[in-house]
Amino acid sequence: MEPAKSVKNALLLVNLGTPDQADAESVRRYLAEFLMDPRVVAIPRFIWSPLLNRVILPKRCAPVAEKYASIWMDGGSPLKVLSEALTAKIAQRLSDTRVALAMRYGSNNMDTTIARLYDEGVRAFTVLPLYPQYSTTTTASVEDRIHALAPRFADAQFKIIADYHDHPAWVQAVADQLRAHHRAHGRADKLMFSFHGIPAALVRKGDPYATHCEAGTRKIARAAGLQRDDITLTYQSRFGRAKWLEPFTVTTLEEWGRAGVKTVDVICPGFAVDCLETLEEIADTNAEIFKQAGGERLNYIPCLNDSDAHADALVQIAREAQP
Ligand SMILES: C=CC1=C(C)c2cc3[nH]c(cc4nc(cc5[nH]c(cc1n2)c(C)c5CCC(=O)O)C(CCC(=O)O)=C4C)c(C)c3C=C
Ligand SMILES: [Fe+2]
Ligand SMILES: [Fe+2]
Repeated sequence: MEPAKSVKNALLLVNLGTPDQADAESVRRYLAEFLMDPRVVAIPRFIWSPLLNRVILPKRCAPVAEKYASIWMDGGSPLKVLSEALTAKIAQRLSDTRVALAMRYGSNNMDTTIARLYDEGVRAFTVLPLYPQYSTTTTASVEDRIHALAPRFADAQFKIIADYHDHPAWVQAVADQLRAHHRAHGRADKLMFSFHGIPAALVRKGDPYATHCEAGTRKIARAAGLQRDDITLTYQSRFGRAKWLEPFTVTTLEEWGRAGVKTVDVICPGFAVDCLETLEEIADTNAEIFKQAGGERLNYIPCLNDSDAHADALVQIAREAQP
């Protein structure tokens, strides 16, 4: 897999980033960088910095580290292990392109990865943030970093793929994943599409994220042979006290459990690969909350991860965008 010196094109996959280890200090380092990004938390720095460093992080890091520990894989955090596996699958399919993975926050960051690729001779970068739906909180932060770095590599070109929430290849891959689950396990009483939430105020200011979640859900439903009404779209992983997009995943599950719903299928099409927010929050904590409320079983349908269908879809998306 060593690149030939002559390879000038790179496909750079970018994911969020994740702690290096499942301990409080590693989680603190990661969250301190992530949550200081003004795209993620827009509170003025002179208020947010002391609040984050003196109040939030000291309280949050140990319990969050325990959550990471409960899902940790042999090679590290699932987000890292699965993103790397996906990158390797894509690399196998693109022999004429240098394929690499970088993280927006934490280790293996965009700065070092882009500098390394540039030193290897790459002059045309296709940047694919692993966020199917565009958001100012995620995709725009990757764009910010590219715009900040680009002047350092003045003879290189950067092309950023803004989103792929309605790309037919990705839509079909998610629909097939859903149908395969239904074929193997039958259909539950309810089907939930759970997306990571964002503050509602951002959507009012024009963030297209909620529109992308809704439009993608419609397309996936159609491709899977379902009606849109067969699916309940919810938002998970609320952070902080501001109003976030609703309905909330966890509240909906509690209501369903209390109302006598016995089984639920949950899929999370906003996450390219499984991570803390799917494996711990949905498949573990929220499944338990659903049962406590009266439900019998929550079936978590995994992300596309390093499946052939996912790699094929992202290769097609990248090829169409390449200069
Ligand atoms: C998939 C898209 C994501 C959006 C949109 C998003 C917005 C967003 N997130 C936070 C705060 C946190 N997110 C955390 C974890 C996390 N978030 C995403 C993705 C999106 N976030 C992923 C893939 C992960 C998992 C990372 C992993 O290592 O597995 C966390 C960390 C965990 C915790 O402390 O609870 C925080 C914090 C905000 C504030 C936000 C939008 C404003
Ligand atoms: Fe998040
Ligand atoms: Fe969370």
